[in-house]
Amino acid sequence: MDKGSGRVSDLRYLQLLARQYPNTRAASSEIINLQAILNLPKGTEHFMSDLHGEYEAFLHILNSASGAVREKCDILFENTMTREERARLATLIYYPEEKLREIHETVGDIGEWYKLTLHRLIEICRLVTSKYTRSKVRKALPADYAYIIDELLNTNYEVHNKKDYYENILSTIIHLGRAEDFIIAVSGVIKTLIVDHLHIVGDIFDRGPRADIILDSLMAHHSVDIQWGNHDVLWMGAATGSRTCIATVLNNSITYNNLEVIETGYGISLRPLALFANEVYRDVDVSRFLPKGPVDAATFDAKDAALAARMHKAIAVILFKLEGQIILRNPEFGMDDRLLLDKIDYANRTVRIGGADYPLRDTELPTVDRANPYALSPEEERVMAQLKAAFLSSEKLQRHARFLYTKGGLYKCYNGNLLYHGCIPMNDDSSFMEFSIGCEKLAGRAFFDHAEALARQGYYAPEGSPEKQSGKDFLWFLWCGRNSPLFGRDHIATFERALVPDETTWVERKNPYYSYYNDADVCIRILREFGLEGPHCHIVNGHVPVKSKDGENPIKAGGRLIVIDGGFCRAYQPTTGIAGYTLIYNSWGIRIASHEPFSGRENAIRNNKDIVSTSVVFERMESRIKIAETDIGEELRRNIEDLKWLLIAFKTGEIKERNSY
Ligand SMILES: O=P(O)(O)OC[C@H]1O[C@](O)(COP(=O)(O)O)[C@@H](O)[C@@H]1O
Ligand SMILES: [Mn+2]
Repeated sequence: MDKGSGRVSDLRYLQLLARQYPNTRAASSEIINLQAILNLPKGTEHFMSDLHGEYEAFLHILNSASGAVREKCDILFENTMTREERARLATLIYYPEEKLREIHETVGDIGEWYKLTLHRLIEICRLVTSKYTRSKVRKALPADYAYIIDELLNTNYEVHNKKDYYENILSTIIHLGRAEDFIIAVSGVIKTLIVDHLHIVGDIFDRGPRADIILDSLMAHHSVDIQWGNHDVLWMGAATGSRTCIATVLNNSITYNNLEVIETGYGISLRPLALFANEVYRDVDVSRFLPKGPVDAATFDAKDAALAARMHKAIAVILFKLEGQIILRNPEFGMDDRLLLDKIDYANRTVRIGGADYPLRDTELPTVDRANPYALSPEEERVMAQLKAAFLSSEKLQRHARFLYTKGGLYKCYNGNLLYHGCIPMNDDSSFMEFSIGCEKLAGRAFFDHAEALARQGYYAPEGSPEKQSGKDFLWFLWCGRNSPLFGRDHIATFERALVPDETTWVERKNPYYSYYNDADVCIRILREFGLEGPHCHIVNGHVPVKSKDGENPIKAGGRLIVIDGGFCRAYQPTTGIAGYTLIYNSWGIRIASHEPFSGRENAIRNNKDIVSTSVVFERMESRIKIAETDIGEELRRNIEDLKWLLIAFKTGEIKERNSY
């Protein structure tokens, strides 16, 4: 076995491999096993983005596998069950605990219902698992029922002797009073295996009610990766203790009158901010800072509104100051023109932006020291220190941040597709834009890799080190910095939208990328930059809601790029006209499902009201894609190669076989 210069280390590697496969028999049977896997159909991938805290819709889509569960019910039972019965069965799989509670009130002969339902669920489970190896299915089974489910899935019911055996297992389950438990377990297996892998292309946080619930469910997911969105890095920045990111998170949440995620979700008390705001902003004009989110008049009275507006103004002013400090600390961000607090003319009530003076609607900024406008007042310092301590000590937030770092990154290449949330920053002529932030000029993929390393530094560098500080500042840059790959705009107009009535100043110019992404040649160039070439490579992009209401197509550049921000975010649904997309890539091809708004979990459970989805196939494969053609297939082939070398080493005696007789 001469593998060139790395021979010694190769031998060491093979020795390690031999611990797992100690003899020819073990190594050969693994080769056969891997070879068989290569010939199975590729697993189904789902892609979603811009979830924005809409946990109810997200959980429903996750439970229903974006319509796939219902499809399987239809395939199997179209001719034997009514539409209504199939809807009820699908809902049972989505929400088994809740649905079972209801079943007792509506079903007469519960024994018969259990039997029928168990039969049907096993059939669905068999269909869903048919494209996996038995070993993979076994690993996904809940320990308590693994043996029984495995038996039922692999028993041929048609054979007479087996029929009795099969029926017997089911009636024993029922007689032992385990039917409901079993229904829950099998529903879980169906939901787990129906989608092999989930990609979340950014923006889990902000606007909607409970991003933390979405993250809890993603942490429980069997196979997921995340491409960070600008809103995600913002929260990751807050979890590092960056005061600017914390102030932005609070500013965003108060804007949407959504403090539940902070207080209930993450257990972070806003009392320090409320006390400060009530004291300093009690007699100040806060009319520009009323929350704009859905306000329930029954629970939100004038007093609440006043407090929210005071807190909002208090945190917004702190934010403007802290942003100024970051911009001053990091000249390489190239954002000096965004230093606006020192451009206010209090006498004339104007602010100078880009060489022009604009009237301000509010100049009552009691904490701003005109000689030193970016300094926090001592009280503001104290509030921010308390908030920072709370963000740092929120166990759940820290757990979620670590999860985002572990499963996430700025981009991902997966089975020929390139996934990222925002954009590849470009110049007007479509060349990749260069950045010199903590580096010599870098563009394209090299800048992405550098940027990801900086983002990791913000969380993991030792407290108090310069690396920590620049990493934290960079997380803020990723959130809203000029042409950042996650933000993709010239600047964020939070200041203008709050204080300048002239709406022309509210416009945030998009990076030229957003015109070029309609151009197939540009997309091919981007894909090549990330090492992807071939007719079936695509870019999957989030971030900018697709206005399908106005006829905009999520599929761009002749199918090279797909934007999957369909508007899970309720605030954006009037613009998008739908309520989110799922991109579905299975062994037959790629299609995009658009979801109608979700009418709520209660309605889904009680009335079997599913999310209505319509899907459009936009790429059909010439033949069914096998695992051999995927990234995992490539890895398996490498494993097979290694095992073949191991067989040779056994044969030549370079490695001694163990337990081989
Ligand atoms: O629509 P809202 O919630 O007021 O937020 C507007 C802000 O959100 C942003 O669009 C960023 O959020 P997205 O990543 O969802 O686009 C900013 O560019 C803009 O200033
Ligand atoms: Mn975004």
